[in-house]
Amino acid sequence: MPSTIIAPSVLASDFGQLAAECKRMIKGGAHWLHMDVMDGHFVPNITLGAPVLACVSKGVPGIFMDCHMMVSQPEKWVDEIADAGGSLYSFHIEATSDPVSLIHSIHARNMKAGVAISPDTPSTAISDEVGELTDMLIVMTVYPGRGGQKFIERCVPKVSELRARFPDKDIEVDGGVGPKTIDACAQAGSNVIVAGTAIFGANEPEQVIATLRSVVDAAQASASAKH
Ligand SMILES: O=C(CO)[C@@H](O)[C@H](O)COP(=O)(O)O
Repeated sequence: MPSTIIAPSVLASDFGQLAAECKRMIKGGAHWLHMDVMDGHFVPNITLGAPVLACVSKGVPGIFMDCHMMVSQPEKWVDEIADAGGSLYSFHIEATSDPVSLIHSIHARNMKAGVAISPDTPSTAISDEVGELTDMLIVMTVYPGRGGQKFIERCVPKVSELRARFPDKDIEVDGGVGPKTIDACAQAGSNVIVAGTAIFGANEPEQVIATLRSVVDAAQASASAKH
């Protein structure tokens, strides 16, 4: 007879470690957590989904989860992510034919809405109407799909273009951002900084967070002094 095998379902566990990591980042000065949701279709990887987000939200009450939906059908997951405690739901402009309705449905679930563009998508793919309706614009500075890639410098002008069109919106940069690349992002006008490898791979994540924050604060102060 085959031997007994007990297989605890990790998906049903409380993901204590992940919640502990998130807590550490918040304690270390991070403002919110960027959760990369990948579906193995819009991008080649599969990462986490609503059940994991629900565990984080339960483990870190009050956490602001910035959910970056790298998925082919962003319309499909709005309710699940909202129920899991998502605070901001960002979709890719390349993945939807009706961004305006999608933004309304995200707002109807009391989440903020973000719209992302991949490296080969021009900033003009975000229309004035979409940009005004959303709460955040995301310029991907790597091809979506995995962490640890090299920052793509040629994406930076898109940050400046969007900042000129939408002076009051949050503009996030995502991919390959760290102490060596933050200056270009901050000067171009991004104020929301996603950093994976640079923070999680550091011996002292708190110091990296502080460095990124001070560079962006200084660029923001200098931009407001000019206006
Ligand atoms: O969404 C993505 C990549 O698809 C990013 O959020 C990266 O995962 C950020 O990681 P680093 O590039 O900072 O390592």
